[in-house]
Amino acid sequence: MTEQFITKLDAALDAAKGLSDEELLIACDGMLYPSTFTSLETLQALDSFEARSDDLMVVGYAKSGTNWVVNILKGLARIVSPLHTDEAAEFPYLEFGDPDKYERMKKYQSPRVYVTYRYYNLLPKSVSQNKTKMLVLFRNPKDTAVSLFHFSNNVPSLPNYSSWDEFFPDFMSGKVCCCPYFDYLIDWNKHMEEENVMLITYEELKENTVAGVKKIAEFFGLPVTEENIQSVVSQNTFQSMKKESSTTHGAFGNMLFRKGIIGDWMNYFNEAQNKEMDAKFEECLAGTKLGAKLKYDVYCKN
Ligand SMILES: Nc1ncnc2c1ncn2[C@@H]1O[C@H](COP(=O)(O)OS(=O)(=O)O)[C@@H](OP(=O)(O)O)[C@H]1O
Repeated sequence: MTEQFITKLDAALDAAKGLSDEELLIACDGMLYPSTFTSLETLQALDSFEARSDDLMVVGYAKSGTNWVVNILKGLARIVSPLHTDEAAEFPYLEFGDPDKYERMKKYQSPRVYVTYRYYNLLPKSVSQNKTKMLVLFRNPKDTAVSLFHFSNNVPSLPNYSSWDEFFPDFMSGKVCCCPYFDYLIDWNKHMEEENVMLITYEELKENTVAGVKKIAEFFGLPVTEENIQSVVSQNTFQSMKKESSTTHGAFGNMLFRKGIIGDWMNYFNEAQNKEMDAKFEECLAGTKLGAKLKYDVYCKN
């Protein structure tokens, strides 16, 4: 299963060779997707995806730590359902893969684990119909931007930048995969109070992973013990995921597991960039519940 997943990853990276920046990205419903990982047919077929009430669904902006949280959830899923077949051959991102994947997913045993980068209004209708629970994961904008900058330069399926200074304006104006960071957070901020939505931040999880995973397990109603949580946490530290990454992700592993820390932005942002990002945060999220949860003053100020 994992071999099939790695084959798919390798094929998507390989297919990017020789493509122009324009060819690398597909625009669909105000979002940008890597063309070698998905297609317009897949994105259309996604509307028909049948979400279940017991799915473990993650929503997150790119580079928020979605692979980390998906792996944690897969660990928890295997504990509550030992026969869990694990959708290991599929891309965990709902948006990526071939159009037939949603048919295949109908056969996967509950609880299924997947992640989406989509705006709320672009989710398949079945999500609200079946009251699927959504774990929304965000990371502070400065570290998210730095992570995305490196990822864009390391992954052949995304446009390349000659420098951080060239990337920064594109991040601020939202010309990056998958959509403008601030528009995405403003959109999800409107849904934070819904009972099937729980927010967790990368920083919260990093500072106290055991407490974070406990909250996650409670939110999804997973009957796991303290010991179970402890073992899932220790199997999914950055160091262990990075060490295992060639087995779990092949060549892609090195591109995905970079530093896994809070505050790397301080090595990149100059004074003007800090001012610009601080002002944008103030304009878009200051005074909101989501803004407060991000603890911008703690994680994004010197
Ligand atoms: N276990 C664990 N602990 C802490 N941090 C981790 C972990 N796993 C992945 N990461 C870091 O998360 C960043 C990648 O985020 P995503 O998985 O959302 O990337 S992607 O959007 O799916 O490409 C990327 O962040 P940066 O290191 O800052 O680039 C990864 O290193």
